[in-house]
Order: sequence, then C-alpha cells, then structure tokens
Amino acid sequence: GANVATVPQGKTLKDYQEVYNDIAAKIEENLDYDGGAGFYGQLVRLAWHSSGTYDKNTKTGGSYYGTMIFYPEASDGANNGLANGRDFLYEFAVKYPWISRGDLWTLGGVVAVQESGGPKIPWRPGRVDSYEKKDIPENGNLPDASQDGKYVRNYFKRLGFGDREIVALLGAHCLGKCHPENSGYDGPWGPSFNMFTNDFFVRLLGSWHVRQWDGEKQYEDDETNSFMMLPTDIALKEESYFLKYVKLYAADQDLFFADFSKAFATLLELGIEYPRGTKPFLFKTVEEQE
Ligand code: HEM
Ligand SMILES: Nc1cccc2nccn12
Repeated sequence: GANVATVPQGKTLKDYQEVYNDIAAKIEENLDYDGGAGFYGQLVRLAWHSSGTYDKNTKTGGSYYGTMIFYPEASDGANNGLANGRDFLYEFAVKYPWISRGDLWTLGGVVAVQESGGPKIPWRPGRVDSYEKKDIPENGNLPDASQDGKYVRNYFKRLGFGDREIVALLGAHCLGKCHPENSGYDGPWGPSFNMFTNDFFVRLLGSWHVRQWDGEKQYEDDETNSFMMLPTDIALKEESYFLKYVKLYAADQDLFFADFSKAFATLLELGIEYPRGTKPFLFKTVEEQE
C-alpha cells in the first residue's frame, strides 16, 4: 500500500525540536569542516538525495524508507560523499532510537537550511525504516550535472516539479561546494558557502566561461576565475522559462525564501501520504530559543 506517515508513539514537536537542537549544536561544533563550508551543504544534499530518487510514475523511491544505507543506492556515484552526512547524524539515531533514518536525514536538511539563515521549512515526521530489497530504488534516478536546461526540466517532471520550483530548489547551491573526489567537479562556487542566501542567483546572472582544465566541463567567473558553476546551473540562464525566475530571485530574496521553503518541504515528502489534517512542525532556530 501507500507509504503512510506513521509517527512514533507519543512523539510530539517537543521531541523533534530536541533532535533539531542536538543536530544544530553539532553543526556549530564543526564549522571548520570541509574548508569552512561546515556541514550545511552536506546535510541539505543528504536530505535532497534521500528524496530525489522518487518517481511519480512508478511511485518508488523518496525519503520514506531511508534506504540510502543499502546497496545499490549507497554506491550510486551521485551519492558519493554522503556517508559523511549520514555518519554525522548517526549518533542521533542511537540517542533517539525512535526516530527513523528518513526522518533523521530529512530533519538534518531542515536544520541546515534554518541554521544557515534560510527560511523556515515546514516538516512532518512519520517515515518508516525498511530493510527490504523491494523498497530500495534503482540507481540512476538522481540528476546528471553535465546536461542542459531541457534535461533539467524533464528530470524534475518525474518528481512533479514545474519551472519555478526547479529554479527555487537549485538556489540551495548557495551552500557547500563541489569535491572532485565525489563528482569530478571542483569548488568553491562563490565567496560564501555556509550562508543560505539568494547569492547563487545574483552570481549566476554575472558572466561565466568554460574553465580550461582536465576535469569535468564546468564554468568559472570572468571576474576572478576562482568561482564555479555546473553546466546545469548555467542552464538556468540559457532557457527563458528558467531565466525569468533566476532574475526574480536575484532581485527578491524574500520571494526566493518563500518559494524554496514550499518546494523543499514538498521534495522531502515526495511519495508519502499523511493522515488528513496532519499539521507540519515549524522548528525554532537555536537563536530563537536563547
Ligand atoms: C539539476 C539538478 C542538480 C544537479 C545536477 C546537482 C549537482 C550537484 C553536484 C555535482 C554537486 C557536487 C557534489 C560534490 O562534488 O560533493 C552538488 C552539490 C550540492 N547540491 Fe546539487 N544538484 C542539483 C540539484 C540540487 C538540489 C535540488 C538541491 C537541494 C535542494 C541541491 C543541493 C546541493 C548542495 C547543498 C550541495 C553541496 C553539497 C556539499 O557541500 O557537500 N542540489 N550538486
Ligand atoms: N555549492 C554548489 C554545489 C554544487 C553546484 C554548485 N553550483 C554553484 C554552487 N554550487
């Protein structure tokens, strides 16, 4: 049957806020990780890759079963490096044995966005761990960075997202960096990679050229030759149906935040059915609780 959200007995917002606060504290203790990027980008990517395997046509994949620890998903090249995010969160799976992997991994993404200055992300618990082969999505369901705008549009159609949501979601590339050992692409992308802002869109509208190097085809900025964009990033300004939203978000960070919040919340819940009237949690940031 459908993947129905099943909340652990008696757990409420208070319990999940405690997990949120533990994850936030550990992020704070590791700000110098990955050359100063911290864990923000890593945790957002873990939440996204846990969810982005969803296929609306076959109703498979998505974050519900927490299957990324299993073969073949764990060895999908697109997930290279994400064991760092899973290992970072593992101590909380032990400390809070009632939380599922899918809930923990998606919650980690919510903490990373909110604690790096991004918008509040409404979040609902109830994902259930699976140990069955039938619940593990096949590899190849995550996107290829070497492609063009038509590919990007078609890819996200499988997840049920339109042009505006696609551009909003890609704004998460304001966090973190590329790692040649993971993807063959080489960061850093911009002056800051541990703050959630609309800077990705502002920089994207600048001028870029193909980098001359022996690695994957990627772009570097004309001004300093020291920052990067992926082909699929540049694709957002090559297609008019994307470019109009890149300009919208570059000009209005609040609008980007509002649209990202909705699209990211939807992404994390792809394939999951919630009992009618299940209200999302809105977590307080650490700052709001001081
Ligand atoms: C066309 C779709 C996308 C493509 C092709 C793509 C590709 C990539 C690649 C190649 C990396 C570098 C990985 C590494 O070398 O470690 C990366 C990093 C990242 N991606 Fe995407 N991505 C896409 C969409 C998204 C979405 C929808 C989100 C979240 C909403 C996202 C969030 C991130 C983050 C936060 C990082 C930094 C990870 C880190 O610092 O370890 N990406 N992406
Ligand atoms: N941070 C980051 C990760 C992956 C791709 C990308 N493009 C621009 C920035 N960026």
